[in-house]
Amino acid sequence: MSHYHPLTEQEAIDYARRLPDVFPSNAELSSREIGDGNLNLVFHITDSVSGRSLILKQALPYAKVVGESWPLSLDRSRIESEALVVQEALCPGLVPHVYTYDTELALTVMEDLSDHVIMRRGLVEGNRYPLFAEHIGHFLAHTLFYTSDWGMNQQEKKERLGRFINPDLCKITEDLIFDDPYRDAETNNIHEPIRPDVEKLWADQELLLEVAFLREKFLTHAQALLHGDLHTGSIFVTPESTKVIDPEFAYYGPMGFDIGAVLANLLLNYCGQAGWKSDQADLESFRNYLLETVEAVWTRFEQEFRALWEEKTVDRMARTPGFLDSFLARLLQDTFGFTGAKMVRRIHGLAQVADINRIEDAGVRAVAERTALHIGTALIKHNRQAADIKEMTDLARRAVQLHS
Ligand SMILES: Nc1ncnc2c1ncn2[C@@H]1O[C@H](COP(=O)(O)OP(=O)(O)O)[C@@H](O)[C@H]1O
Ligand SMILES: CSC[C@H]1O[C@H](OP(=O)(O)O)[C@H](O)[C@@H]1O
Repeated sequence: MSHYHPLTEQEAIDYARRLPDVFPSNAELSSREIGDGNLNLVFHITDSVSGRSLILKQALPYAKVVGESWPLSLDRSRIESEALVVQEALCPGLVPHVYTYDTELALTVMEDLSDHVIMRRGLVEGNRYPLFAEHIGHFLAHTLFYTSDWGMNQQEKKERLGRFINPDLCKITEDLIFDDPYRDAETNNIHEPIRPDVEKLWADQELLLEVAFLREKFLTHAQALLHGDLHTGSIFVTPESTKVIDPEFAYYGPMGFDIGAVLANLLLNYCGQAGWKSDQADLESFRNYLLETVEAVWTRFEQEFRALWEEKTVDRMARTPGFLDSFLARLLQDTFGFTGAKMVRRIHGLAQVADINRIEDAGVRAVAERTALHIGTALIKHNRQAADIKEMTDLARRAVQLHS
């Protein structure tokens, strides 16, 4: 019989106290549930005597943001903990360390990263993270290369793919990113001033066709083990450090989906900055910083991925001259498309982003939303022609000028 039940704060303390070799016997533990995401409980456990702390993250059997009417498999919690272990092996220091995983309670015990801030919040506050592009480019290159058919034993890859079959969470993405925003779905949450813009998008056949192609890639291209939800709310930062959390959407999918998630969330913040910065020069400078970061993430990723491929690929035929260049050219195109799709879903779909929807002035918010829809839809339509990351940043710059 399963012992699963959602823990109370007191039960979280009792659980933490029983963990071997973590807290001293005289520990004075306190617990606070700090989960601000859409799906899970997160308990922050601290000991006032030793100063030690840790995180207990527990899955709920339903989507917290909606309620019990949206059941979700607890197995996603195992997938998250196993993905963190794979990612830590490939990118030491870039993810929280997992101490242990409890299958019965769907609970991961992990390193406390409270000395970092969630990147979305840091960017909304106007902070800069000079090492972020280098760190996340490295994370993307290493996790995507070494879990793919080019970077690992191809039979083991098939076995590993089986460990990361994640139907419930893939379905969330398939619906919330690649379907609902393109029709009058119940899950949508439309800010009334932009309703005409959204309705125009529903009727745009050229756009719908490209979204259908992107959806096909998400459904069928098992290229690498993705994080699966790599937005700026899943990244902890300081100026010196980057830590990727929350890979519960991990599955084998198209590489461009993870890269696009990072770029989309930088661009969403870019669209929202007029709502956060009042000084024009400061606004300009921060926007430039964000676009430079977009370019730097791709450039760093490409450099490292290329080097890994040239030195380490396990696939003899993939060393054929021209193959890597063609692969990266197609990957950049996928990245454009997924960046666009990840932007559009955050404007009028379920689960929006604070960078934009917390802007108090409805007019300023609507401008930010229109700008994001403009960039997102243009990236989707352009994806199969894209040839240079600068096309993405040029397009973003022009959209802001047009809507200001
Ligand atoms: N390892 C950690 N250290 C410190 N805080 C964490 C850690 N993991 C999660 N949190 C906090 O809990 C919040 C929700 O965590 P997250 O993994 O994003 O949950 P969800 O899967 O529900 O989105 C984060 O925004 C962060 O504030
Ligand atoms: C019904 S889940 C909606 C949304 O929430 C997830 O984000 P997070 O767990 O980081 O809060 C994911 O982006 C899903 O698309």
